[in-house]
Amino acid sequence: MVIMLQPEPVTLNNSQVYVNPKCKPSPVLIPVVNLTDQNAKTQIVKACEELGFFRVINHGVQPELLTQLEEEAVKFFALPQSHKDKAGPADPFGYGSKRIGPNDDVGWIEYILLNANSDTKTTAVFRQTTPTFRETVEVYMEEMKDMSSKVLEMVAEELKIEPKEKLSRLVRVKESDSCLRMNHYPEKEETPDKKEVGFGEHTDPQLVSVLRSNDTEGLQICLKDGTWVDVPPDHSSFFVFVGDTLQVMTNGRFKSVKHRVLTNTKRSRLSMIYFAGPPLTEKIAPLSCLVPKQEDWLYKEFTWSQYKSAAYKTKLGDYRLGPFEKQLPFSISSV
Ligand SMILES: C=C1C[C@]23C[C@@]1(O)CC[C@H]2[C@@]12CC[C@H](O)[C@@](C)(C(=O)O1)[C@H]2[C@@H]3C(=O)O
Ligand SMILES: O=C(O)CCC(=O)C(=O)O
Ligand SMILES: [Fe+2]
Repeated sequence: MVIMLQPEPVTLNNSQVYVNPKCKPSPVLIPVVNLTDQNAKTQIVKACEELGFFRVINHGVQPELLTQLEEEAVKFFALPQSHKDKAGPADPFGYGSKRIGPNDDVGWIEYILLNANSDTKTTAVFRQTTPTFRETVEVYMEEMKDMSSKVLEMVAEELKIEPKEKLSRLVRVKESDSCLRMNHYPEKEETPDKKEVGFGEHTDPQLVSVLRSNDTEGLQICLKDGTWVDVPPDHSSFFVFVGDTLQVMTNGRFKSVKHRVLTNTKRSRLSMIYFAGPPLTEKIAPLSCLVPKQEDWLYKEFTWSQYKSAAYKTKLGDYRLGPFEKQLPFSISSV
């Protein structure tokens, strides 16, 4: 099953511009994976290779949980600014507004970033919210852990990676460095027909990210040829992004997908995105079962902790894998 995406021109920073002159006139097909389908593994791998992105249906997450989390998020973001600010600043965890990350990236956004590890449950956000907020977030994070590990297990089975838990274990163990982000892109009365940059273009650093949004558009992904396409919102589906770490482990066979959010300022957008990351001490490198000869590795080995530290020194749109790429021998690169 596929859905059609129609690229469209957008308005940025109050002036009408074509963000990408290579906007394709032809429709683009986004893969849809039915998690209960017996071909799901094959479809996931194909989507990760071709786009680094796919939509998931029949995922088994109860709609009531999604509604409840959305309601809790709406309640939080509707609080007075002075109250929300007590849950911030995001460093990186906590409540943040307009600033994304530590390096002067900005967007038309406010958000909560939460570490999935239990030791940070005392975070300022939970001091400013109700016990129901916290309980709902915890249940949701468990569901997201299950979904990301299921996707990774399917990838491992299809690529014949042994043992089949090799990837999924990374996001299941208690040391996994995963996080949940709740993004709110508010409506903007003074520019009702314009689009703003909500979240600038970037790739996600982790293994995979699992996103769910309300029914407001705004998310775009970048195709391999540089064309940006809209992802039609669907509040009952999840969307999975390949992250930089999975790109490295598959030696570039899967590509982390560049994406961004251009907000429709008439209607607010709300998204929840779970970033499934490995333990900080985990060594990341191309998997030897996929690429046995080290001379064929496109990336050097590094720990997730090293990658994260380097990532936090970059701006959102930077290519973060550059310093971790291996230099090809002169004889090969000059061919
Ligand atoms: C500008 C930045 C924000 C970010 C850390 C970084 O320095 C570069 C990567 C950014 C990103 C993108 C995906 C996720 O939203 C995020 C939480 C992550 O892991 O990497 C953000 C970081 C952030 O907002 O703290
Ligand atoms: O809000 C969205 O739809 C995407 C957000 C995103 O890419 C992120 O939080 O890393
Ligand atoms: Fe992202």
